[in-house]
Formats: sequence, structure tokens, C-alpha cells
Amino acid sequence: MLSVSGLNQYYGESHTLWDVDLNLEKGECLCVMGRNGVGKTTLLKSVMGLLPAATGKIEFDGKDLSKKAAEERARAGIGYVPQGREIFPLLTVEENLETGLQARADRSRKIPARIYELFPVLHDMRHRRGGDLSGGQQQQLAIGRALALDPTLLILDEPTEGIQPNIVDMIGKVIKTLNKEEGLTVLLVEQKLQFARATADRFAIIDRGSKVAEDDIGALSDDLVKKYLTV
Ligand SMILES: Nc1ncnc2c1ncn2[C@@H]1O[C@H](COP(=O)(O)OP(=O)(O)OP(=O)(O)O)[C@@H](O)[C@H]1O
Repeated sequence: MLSVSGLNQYYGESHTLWDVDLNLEKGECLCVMGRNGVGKTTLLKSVMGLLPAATGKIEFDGKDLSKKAAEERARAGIGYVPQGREIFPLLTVEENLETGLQARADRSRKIPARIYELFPVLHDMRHRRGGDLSGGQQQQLAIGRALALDPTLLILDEPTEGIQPNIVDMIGKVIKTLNKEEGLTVLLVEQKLQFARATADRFAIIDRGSKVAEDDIGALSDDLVKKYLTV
């Protein structure tokens, strides 16, 4: 469904991603892992078209998106939950969700009821400003906003970062439901091992800008964790 091949990316003189390949089958959940600063966010932003790729190809559903703008990638069915959530603090919860509707292929302007079913707190707080929400509520809002475009691929960048444990569990369950019961394909960056093991089918490890390992999540051994993930 998603195929990244030969991706190289630079910040000025600094070569950040080196010949990265990544393949995601329809319906699976792949977790990209690695220590801080190895290039995980850069990889997701390159897939989303938020950063220019120096070389490489990004195909989604058989279409070459390499030269397409971020809006077109969203319109193709890719929902994105950025690191740090990036919700609009002065817009209400409802208005934040409506921004996600703009990329819908069917041009519907109605917030899907499913979003409020998954995250009831967003319904309760729909007239409150985004900036008034707690971190966990903002994360639910960021996921809801990405779901508003009715994506077939959901990309999440560290959705559990700085979130209290009960909300982490809840977000994990929602991702699992969307992935396993509703067939949504998921590409996730996550540093929490337990969360990755509970949520993902496969993992890919990035180290200093290169992919160094990739396998079924059950094969994520203590050796790999020690070598590439623990600090
Ligand atoms: N806008 C930027 N300009 C220059 N260098 C950057 C920029 N953004 C990131 N970098 C550098 O690129 C490298 C990869 O950063 P990136 O954010 O992709 O890593 P990461 O694996 O997502 O890290 P983290 O887990 O801390 O989010 C790091 O060395 C970082 O300092």
C-alpha cells in the first residue's frame, strides 16, 4: 500500500536519511523505532510531503506521490498525527476537527460520528478551545482530526509522548480497533516498547538515518533493543 524506496533527505549540509526503504501492506501496523534524533520524524514528514526528499520514491496505492504536495497526499487518503500534536489552540475542538475535513475526497463537511464514539471527551468538549485541553485530550483531538479525512493510512508520530498511562492505554486500544477491526493501515513512530509490542505487527529500526533492522514484532529481541533502542 505504501512503498518508500531509496529515500535520502538533507537539512542543509547534514545528510539525515540514507537510502531508506519501507514497505507497508494494506491492513498492517508497522512501528518505526530508534533513539532520539535518528531520523524517525524526518522519515514521516518526508512521506507526508512536509519535507522535500533529495532522492527516492514514495508510492501509495500504486500512485507516485514523490512530487505531490502534502495536501494532495492527505487527499489521497493519508492521515497524519504529528509529533507534539500541533492542534490549533484558539480554534474550538469542533473547528479543529473540521480542518481535517478539508482533505476529504468526498468533500463531506460533517464531522463523522465515529470520531466522537472513539473519543467521547471530544464531544463533551466540542465547544471548548483546543488550547484549553489537557495533553491527553489534545492527542485524542489530533488523532480525531486525522481520522476526519477518512484515511486509508494513518501515520502517527509518538502518540504516547508525555501522556498519562490510562490515556496511553486508551489510545492503544483505539489504534488497535481501527487497525484490526476496521482495516485501517497504520504507520507509527513509537519509543515505548510495551506499546509497540502491543500494537504493531512489524517493526523497523532506524539508526543514524539508515534502516538497520526490520521484522515481525515478535522478533524484536533484547539484543536489538540493547543495540539500537536503549539509551
Ligand atoms: N529543521 C531541522 N533543521 C536541521 N536539522 C534538523 C531539523 N529537524 C531535525 N533535524 C536533525 O535531524 C536529525 C533527525 O531528526 P528527527 O527529528 O527526524 O529525529 P527523530 O528520530 O524523530 O528524533 P526524536 O525521537 O527526538 O523525535 C536530528 O539530528 C535533528 O537534530
